[in-house]
Amino acid sequence: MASSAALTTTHLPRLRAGLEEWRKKQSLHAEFATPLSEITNRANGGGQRKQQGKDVVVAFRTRPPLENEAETKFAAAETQDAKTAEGAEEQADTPQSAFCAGITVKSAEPGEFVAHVPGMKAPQWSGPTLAHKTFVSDLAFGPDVDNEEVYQRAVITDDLLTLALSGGIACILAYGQTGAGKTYTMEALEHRIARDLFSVAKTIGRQMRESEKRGAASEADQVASDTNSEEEIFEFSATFLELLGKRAVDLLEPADGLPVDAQGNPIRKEVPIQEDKSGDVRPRLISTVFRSSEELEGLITAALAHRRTSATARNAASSRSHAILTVRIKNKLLPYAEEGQLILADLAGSERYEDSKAHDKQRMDESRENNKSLMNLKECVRAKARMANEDGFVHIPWRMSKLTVLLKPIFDPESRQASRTLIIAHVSPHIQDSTHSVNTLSYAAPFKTSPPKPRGPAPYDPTDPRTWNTEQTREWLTAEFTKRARAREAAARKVAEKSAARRGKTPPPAELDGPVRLAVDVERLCQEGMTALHFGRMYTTEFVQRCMEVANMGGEVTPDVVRNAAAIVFGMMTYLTMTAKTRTRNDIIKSRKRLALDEVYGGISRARKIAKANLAIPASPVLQIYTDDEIAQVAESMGSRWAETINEAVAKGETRWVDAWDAEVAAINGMMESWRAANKG
Ligand SMILES: Nc1ncnc2c1ncn2[C@@H]1O[C@H](COP(=O)(O)OP(=O)(O)OP(=O)(O)O)[C@@H](O)[C@H]1O
Repeated sequence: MASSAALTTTHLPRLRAGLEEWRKKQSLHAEFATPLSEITNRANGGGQRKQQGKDVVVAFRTRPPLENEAETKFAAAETQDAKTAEGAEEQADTPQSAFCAGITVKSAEPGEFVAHVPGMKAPQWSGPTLAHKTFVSDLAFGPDVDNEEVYQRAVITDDLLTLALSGGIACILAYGQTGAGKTYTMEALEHRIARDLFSVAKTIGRQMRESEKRGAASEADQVASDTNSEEEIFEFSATFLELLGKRAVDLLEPADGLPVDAQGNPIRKEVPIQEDKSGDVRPRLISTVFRSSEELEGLITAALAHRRTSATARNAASSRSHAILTVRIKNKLLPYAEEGQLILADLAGSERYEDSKAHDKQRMDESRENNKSLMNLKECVRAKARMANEDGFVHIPWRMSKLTVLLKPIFDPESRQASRTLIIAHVSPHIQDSTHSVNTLSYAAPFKTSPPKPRGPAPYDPTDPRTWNTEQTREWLTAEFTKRARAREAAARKVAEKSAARRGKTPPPAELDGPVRLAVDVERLCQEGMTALHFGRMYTTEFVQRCMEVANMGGEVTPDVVRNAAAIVFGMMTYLTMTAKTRTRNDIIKSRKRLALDEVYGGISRARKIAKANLAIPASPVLQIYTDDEIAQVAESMGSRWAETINEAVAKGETRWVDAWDAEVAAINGMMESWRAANKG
């Protein structure tokens, strides 16, 4: 079968006719059922997919054809004769004359794109054929859908701003072939989010204040809760990073004073990407505080201008780099809660290794690096999407590339923060790009998962909140709020003792087991039928708001006391859930490690078999960049060192609690790379 690159305009009439025939037999639902006006400006979003418990939402998008673009996509060798002979009718209606759709939106929500893939069967040539491949997503945006609609239907409906402003992590990833429209979407979303962020923040701030008022028992308390109401609750800062191959730079670094290259473009410093001692990934980037939408828009414009300048210098390198804007959001009312984050990543264009071969070494290396990171990202997102639906532990190999290390907050299975990822897969509208489109759609389609299945009750475990019923949840909440109240009492007693000592008096005797005033009414907080699982699905601010509404205000219980106690209790519950999950995870890792090692290494002597067995391990994305034969060849040439190197790396990994698979893939990757380097030399 010849590739679609050999298509000429002479084939268009047949392809269009084939497409028309296919379309007639389909029932197409390219329109969204919910009118946009029902979603627009719902400041707090619909949160539909939050209700479904989905961590990953996948959207497809295709753009309209650009002027004269279709013509330039046809092979230059095409002759004028051929054009006039068969394509005469189509030549008349320019500029669309050479256009033939490669994509049909079959359904908008749930999304369904059909890619039309042309083929040419030789040697009995009887004209081009068309195959129709269907891919399913949560949402599908056709060429007529503008950026505003994408924003409303994806970002707002998914509650992404609310999530980030409530202490969670919201992430948007734009993926697709070069020129498919990633930057067009992401720039628009970044600016749109910048414009909405402060108004959504105001709404959430107002809700927090209102719940404080509802919870305030007396007028005096209301006054107390009203103070500071004009003060901004949130503190925002932004960083903007570009990752080109393995090199990360800061797009907010001012160009003045930087050394310049031969073309006069500033050379930015490389920023190291690694975890710190506490496991956080915080590259040393310039973090700029902003106080208004305009300030954030200014930062975005400046960073994107830097990206474009260097892109021109490096010959359209924008398609070869990942650009990541991170907005961090601190809630000043909840000093103990984790910062919310919005991560917006315009990913490098997915390029086939074949296509990059025409370029210089640096470009090929970058392309390889990008493909590695995109493949690794795929494994991570797919694992993340499956996680909500599986009882057991799902391995997320996020340590395998700089890109996924940067995205650690959404992939770390031990993270205590709620997170949701929207991935928008972009495809070109042209039939000539169908092979690429199929690649892009098959990359993203597996991220779509069904909502998690409801599970039956697990046996009660006092250290695992996921197993508690209403009564057990209330007991735990009462004990925790009592601990907070006793701690407040102890602090107050210390103050009283100090002041009595200063005045030479004896402090009043401590009433250690006396009644305490809890910050909240636990029965109202955890109503009949509610369990820790319900609280586990809340964002920090939602829990705090709920506590404010059922607060026992008065005496020393002030709004500040309730907020802080609520944030600490919520953190405690999340911590318990997380450690319970980690316990299960570690048990499963241990048994899987044993299984994997036994299966892969036990009793297998021949290197080729080992190589094959390694290829069968699903979490080995890096291996996919080497062919089966290459691996077998290297494994065989290394003899017993091949298996020993892997086993040593796995053993080291085990003692340092690095996942065995990561260690294993890294070891194989290392051997393959040294072999490639040695062979090149
Ligand atoms: N939905 C759309 N409507 C109209 N024009 C669009 C749309 N999407 C993209 N375009 C146009 O298509 C061209 C390519 O888009 P864009 O630069 O965003 O692609 P890209 O995927 O980011 O490419 P690269 O990987 O090379 O950076 C641009 O001229 C852009 O203005």
